[in-house]
Amino acid sequence: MSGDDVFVAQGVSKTFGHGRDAVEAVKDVSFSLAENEVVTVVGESGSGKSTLARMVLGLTPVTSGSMTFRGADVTRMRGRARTAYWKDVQAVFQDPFSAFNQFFTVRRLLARSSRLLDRAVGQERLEESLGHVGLDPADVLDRFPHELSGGQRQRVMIARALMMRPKLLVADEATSMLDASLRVNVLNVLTDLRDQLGMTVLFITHDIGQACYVADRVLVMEHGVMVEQGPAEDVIFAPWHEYTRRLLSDVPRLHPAPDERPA
Ligand SMILES: Nc1ncnc2c1ncn2[C@@H]1O[C@H](COP(=O)(O)OP(=O)(O)OP(=O)(O)O)[C@@H](O)[C@H]1O
Repeated sequence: MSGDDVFVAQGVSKTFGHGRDAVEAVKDVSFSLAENEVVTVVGESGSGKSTLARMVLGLTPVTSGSMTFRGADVTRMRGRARTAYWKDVQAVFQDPFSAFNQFFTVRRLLARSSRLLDRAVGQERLEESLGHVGLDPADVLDRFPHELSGGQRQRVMIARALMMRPKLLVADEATSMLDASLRVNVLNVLTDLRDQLGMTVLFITHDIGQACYVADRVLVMEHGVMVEQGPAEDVIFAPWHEYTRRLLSDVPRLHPAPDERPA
């Protein structure tokens, strides 16, 4: 953990339910997120990724452990402290369609997010945020959700999150409803935010291929336990945990090995 750390989690656990019905979704997890980096949490369904993301966002209370954001304790926030936190820490979720009100244009959707801002600042931010995700305001502002492609919808949701100029963006399976080419597009937006705005991005995915594509560092979760974490190159090229190796072996190879090529 260094001085550049934006977010630090120490020994964080989450248990749902009690007694025999208890589910330990996240077990004693520690990690840090530095300024200006994309960190990916990867693991299979049920490994605890979303629970972890929701704890970082202050949406699910931790059972034990502690979390700090820019040095301040954020383990058990309420009320105003949590509202202030949500200006700095924004989220993008899996299904951009369900997050939209079908009867609102993009302009109205984004304007609702700018209510907290001064009117002139709001308008400026709105255009700036769309620019950051590669959308032309004139193209999308007066459209309804069903008039946008899945990739555009997801980029609008990222733009909405950017309206607050967050320090940390949590993207939970934000690309999993998109087909491959749009997915790459959105992944590139995430790395651009890191490069252009110095933002920290916590990207949650079940797909280690995407994790490798986008991440500076990878955190691997299995059954609620963080079994491996490290720089993306190390995790990809020298994984030491059996589970990580298994996830990697499931990634379709782009080039078959010579002995696998058809004769
Ligand atoms: N609100 C809840 N109440 C009870 N159990 C829960 C709750 N939320 C999650 N769980 C359980 O916690 C475990 C981890 O779930 P979580 O959704 O965090 O995993 P995940 O890795 O994000 O999976 P997926 O990719 O399928 O969403 C699972 O066994 C899940 O059933």
